Amino acid sequence: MEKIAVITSGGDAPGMNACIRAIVMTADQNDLEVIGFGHGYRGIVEDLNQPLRPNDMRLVSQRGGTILLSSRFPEFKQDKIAKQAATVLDQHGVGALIVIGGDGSFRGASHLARFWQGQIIGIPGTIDNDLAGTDTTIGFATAVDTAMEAIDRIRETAEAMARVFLIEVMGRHAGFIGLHAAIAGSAEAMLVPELEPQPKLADLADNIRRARKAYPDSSYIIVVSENLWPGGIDELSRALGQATGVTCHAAPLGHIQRGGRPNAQDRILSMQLGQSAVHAILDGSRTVMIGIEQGHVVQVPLHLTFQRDKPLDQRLVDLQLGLQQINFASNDARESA
Ligand SMILES: Nc1ncnc2c1ncn2[C@@H]1O[C@H](COP(=O)(O)OP(=O)(O)OP(=O)(O)O)[C@@H](O)[C@H]1O
Ligand SMILES: O=P(O)(O)OC[C@H]1O[C@](O)(CO)[C@@H](O)[C@@H]1O
Repeated sequence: MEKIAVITSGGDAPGMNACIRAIVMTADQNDLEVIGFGHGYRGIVEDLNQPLRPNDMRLVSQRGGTILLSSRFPEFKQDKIAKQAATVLDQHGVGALIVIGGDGSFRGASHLARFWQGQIIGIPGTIDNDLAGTDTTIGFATAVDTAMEAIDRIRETAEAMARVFLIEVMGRHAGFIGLHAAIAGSAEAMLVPELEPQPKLADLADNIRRARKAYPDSSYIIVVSENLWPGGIDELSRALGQATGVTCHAAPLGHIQRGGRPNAQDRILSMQLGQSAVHAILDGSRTVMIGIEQGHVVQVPLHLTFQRDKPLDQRLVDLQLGLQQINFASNDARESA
């Protein structure tokens, strides 16, 4: 086996470029040639290939996005399209494919494995951190940093104007960004999909009302995961405003969470996973994800990464739920003293 191919697929994530660098450098040290296909699976099918050489990698690690470009390409679910990809990979003499992406990308990799005999190695690259078998994914830490910084900024204006804000964060259907951003941003409340039971509108409204009464000159921030509230945070802000009589401002953070320079943690993780992926290929591994658990690089059968649930860390959930408790009673007592 002399040639490996790489794609980045699904939503881009800060750190993907650092990962590509590590793959290319490690492959070069082991006399393997690397080609990249642009735009994820679409690039394989349409044969949008380019050579990836060590000298091209000098300035990429610090950049967000992905130098290979990415896409959402639902057509890849069709057998005939996946077979086409297998043909292109064979035509290039590719022996192993590295897929950097999220759960959808790994479903795609498993699908491709039905039609292609080469080794397939997944590297978890998604800001959502919603892949089982790895403690974290490329891009997650940077996205949390970005969300935290945005919350800090909103906090300053919210505090200056004594306003209530609902800040919507990404995560598709997982609450990892929401939980971590809520803790880091000292949010007064958090709504993430994994909470059981989900807070009721009446309870949220009651908390806002009491907080406004106890601390009328203070800000109040609720971090809300996307896709959680029917109608989104605009609708939730409207409903809370109606229930409390307090204007609630909606601030969806959107795609700023996906862009930007990867932080140090993501760069280091990306390079560790990229290097380990090439080593795994040399060791003969196939159809596995290279993940990280408690600081150790692990290999996990690819299908388990998207078939298993990945729960939030309950200790962190408890931390946020504990810290967001406002002790109105002690404030009342102070005031009446
Ligand atoms: N069931 C499937 N069968 C074949 N290919 C799939 C399947 N699901 C997803 N893919 C392919 O993988 C691509 C990426 O998947 P998706 O758009 O869900 O992003 P992702 O990898 O989950 O990343 P992110 O978490 O950043 O959104 C899809 O656009 C499609 O090409
Ligand atoms: O950029 P798109 O295609 O709208 O996708 C947005 C989705 O991608 C992610 O940013 C990464 O999966 C999710 O958090 C979000 O739901």
